[in-house]
Amino acid sequence: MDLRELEIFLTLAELKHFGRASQACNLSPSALTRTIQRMEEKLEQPLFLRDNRTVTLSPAGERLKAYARLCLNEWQSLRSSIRNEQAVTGSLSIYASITAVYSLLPELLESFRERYPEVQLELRTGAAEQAVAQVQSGEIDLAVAAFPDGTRPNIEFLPIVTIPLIFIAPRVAGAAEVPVPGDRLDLSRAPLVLPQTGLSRRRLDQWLKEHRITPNITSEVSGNEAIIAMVRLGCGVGIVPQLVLERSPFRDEVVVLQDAPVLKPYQVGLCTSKRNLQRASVKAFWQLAEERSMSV
Ligand SMILES: CC(=O)[C@](C)(O)C(=O)O
Repeated sequence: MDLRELEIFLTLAELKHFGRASQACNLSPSALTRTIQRMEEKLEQPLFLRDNRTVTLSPAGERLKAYARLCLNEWQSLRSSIRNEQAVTGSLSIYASITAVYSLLPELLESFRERYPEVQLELRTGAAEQAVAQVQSGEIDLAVAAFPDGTRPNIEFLPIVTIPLIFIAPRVAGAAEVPVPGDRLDLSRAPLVLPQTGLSRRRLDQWLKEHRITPNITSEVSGNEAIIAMVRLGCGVGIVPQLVLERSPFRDEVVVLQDAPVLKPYQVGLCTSKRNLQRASVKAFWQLAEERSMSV
């Protein structure tokens, strides 16, 4: 049965009047009758019970009516969503760490590209701790970021994954005081490789303050991937989100210190501004991410 037949049938089922239905469908009364007869032949059942004055639906007709409604609604929503997708154009700039580009974004970017081929994607990589600031300054449309503690007015977050923060040391002995695997981490002595700013830095600073510890910071870097590169060299102990270690080419050259302070994990997801969310390309990406997170 084609959609046009279903449409004609539904019109008659609703108007219950051959004359009015044929008018509504822009058909001659005989063409309407023929269409219904064709459908009845296919189902081998009468769809309508007719007497001289009235038309009523047969039991088979009632069932076909429900089916026709469902089909036509589905068709309409498919058609409008395909039309809307084609209408999304313009550009979309996304900021993410190298790790996020390798691990969190690939499938999302793939489906976005497939569904919205007209949108020009700009992908910029950089230090994860700069992500929220990039969005806040209007530099970038959307970013993969760790959710900051406290509220940020005008900023929207969509969580994707929770990632523990872990302390790492070089696998082979490094500078003096650098703990070796199995050591307890003493943050008042160990040389530290830390990000200059950002959430893990703030959380560690807070922890140190609460414990009245003055840390021995030997180097400050930008980007969690760089911390691993420095720790591997033997420069000190670093703190990184676990995912960054898992994806690092140096993961076998550093060790996770088990006997170490426990910091609140990262919640990582998408970040944009309320204003950006009104743009079609940003909204489309956001909705796609929402759909995916619901189906996980
Ligand atoms: C915040 C974020 O994107 C990561 C994956 O945790 C990171 O790169 O640090």
